[in-house]
Amino acid sequence: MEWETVIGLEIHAQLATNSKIFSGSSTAYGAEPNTQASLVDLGMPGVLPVLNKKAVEMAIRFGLAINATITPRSVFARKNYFYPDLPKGYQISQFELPVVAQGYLDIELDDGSSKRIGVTRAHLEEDAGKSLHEDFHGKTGIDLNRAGTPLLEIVSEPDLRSAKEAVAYMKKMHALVRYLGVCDGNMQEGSFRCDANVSVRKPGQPFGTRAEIKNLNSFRFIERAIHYEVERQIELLESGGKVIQETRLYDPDQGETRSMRSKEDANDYRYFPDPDLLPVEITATEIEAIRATLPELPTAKKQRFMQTYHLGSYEADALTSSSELGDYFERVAQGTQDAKLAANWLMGGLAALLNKHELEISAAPVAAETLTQLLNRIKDQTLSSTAAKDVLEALWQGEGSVDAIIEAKGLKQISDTSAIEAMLDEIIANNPSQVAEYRSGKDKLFAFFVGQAMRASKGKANPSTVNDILKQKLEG
Ligand SMILES: Nc1ncnc2c1ncn2[C@@H]1O[C@H](COP(=O)(O)OP(=O)(O)OP(=O)(O)O)[C@@H](O)[C@H]1O
Ligand SMILES: [Mg+2]
Ligand SMILES: [Mg+2]
Repeated sequence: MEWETVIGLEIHAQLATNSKIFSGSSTAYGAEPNTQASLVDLGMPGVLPVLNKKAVEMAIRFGLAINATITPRSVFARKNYFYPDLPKGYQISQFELPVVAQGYLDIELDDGSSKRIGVTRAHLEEDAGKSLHEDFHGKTGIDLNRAGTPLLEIVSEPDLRSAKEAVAYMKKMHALVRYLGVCDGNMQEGSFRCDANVSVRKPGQPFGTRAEIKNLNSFRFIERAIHYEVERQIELLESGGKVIQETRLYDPDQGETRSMRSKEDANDYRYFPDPDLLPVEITATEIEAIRATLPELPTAKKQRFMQTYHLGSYEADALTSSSELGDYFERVAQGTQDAKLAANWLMGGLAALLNKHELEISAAPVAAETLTQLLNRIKDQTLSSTAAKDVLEALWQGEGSVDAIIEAKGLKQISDTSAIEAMLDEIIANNPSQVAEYRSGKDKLFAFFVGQAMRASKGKANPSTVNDILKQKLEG
């Protein structure tokens, strides 16, 4: 019997607050080491944490978006462990009573069906500092700028059954937190990362022992790390070994996971309620006030796109992957009155340029209004699709307006029937044998004449006009 993969993800989303979760220090990324660490972040004795209300609101906002229960009275707990980047000797987190409890997220599978992934909990906690091993005078340094940065840890049920599903879930969460504005989603800077818990079992058997792969901060790494880990566990089990519960690190250069330390159980952390912080009381009125500010969420937007613009599920999914992309699409679809054309260009030519330059839609040098003008030049037959691609490239390079570029490059399509007619008469006169062959039944030669016309016009003849007139002339 085949092995089945079981995965649960713990996602750490850095909340987009300006200041830390228990102190007033800035959370801005990239400052000089230890310039953004207050006495509270340093864990000095005698100072007290003060909870950042914004962080709680963001957690609730997230909870509502995954249809979760918001805990009316949640509690901060101390999670005790020693590590050089954790000056207090404990991390303030939530344990028994997290602010967000039991929700779910639906993901799309390749076969077009959807699957519901349970979210066990999402709790607030503070991030630790960073150990700097490189470029530090041959020593290890500690940077506590990150200490106290607010995190939302989103813990999934072990409902994921493949690396692919794990990535689909991670991507959907990534889109969601950005829609909600609760996390900037910057994975390179570690604002959105996950620990993947992986085990294997024979179908029908109880869950196997999990290994936890720490701090995966790219979708590609998640997929590769899980693949590697699944293979490792299967090999181990098939050769009579046992998987041990441990924390592993993924090494992207070697493409493998390596044991870091054996994994503590919850009771090793000696969790207890933090006596310095009051329980967080959340009223129904507060919850409803936050609910009222929720934007249209990706799933609802996707449904609307499918209905309003008659898009397929795949297109609608791609175009709602960020709210900026969705807005851009809607502006072009409305400006051109042609959603299909807009979708094709956003997912085709424009997506290719964005990929090539590794840019998000919000940083695209071609605005929605400009792409609209370009597509309208296809619709009014000024441009062929091929010529329009050249214009898009030129727009991207900042070479001027749509019409200026068409003019400068001489890309204007010839739709004038008398000009096309004259050109076709000449082609027919110059190719008598092909004409005879065509008329005696060699239909394929039609393409030859179209080709001649396109060549003669340097690609500028309107293909559909050419087709129409050519048909009349050859057959009439
Ligand atoms: N047998 C299993 N195989 C795969 N995943 C599992 C298995 N059992 C539990 N999980 C997943 O492991 C994760 C456990 O996360 P949780 O935060 O509850 O505990 P933890 O990893 O022990 O704590 P910590 O936050 O200290 O890392 C969940 O996502 C859960 O779905
Ligand atoms: Mg864990
Ligand atoms: Mg956890």
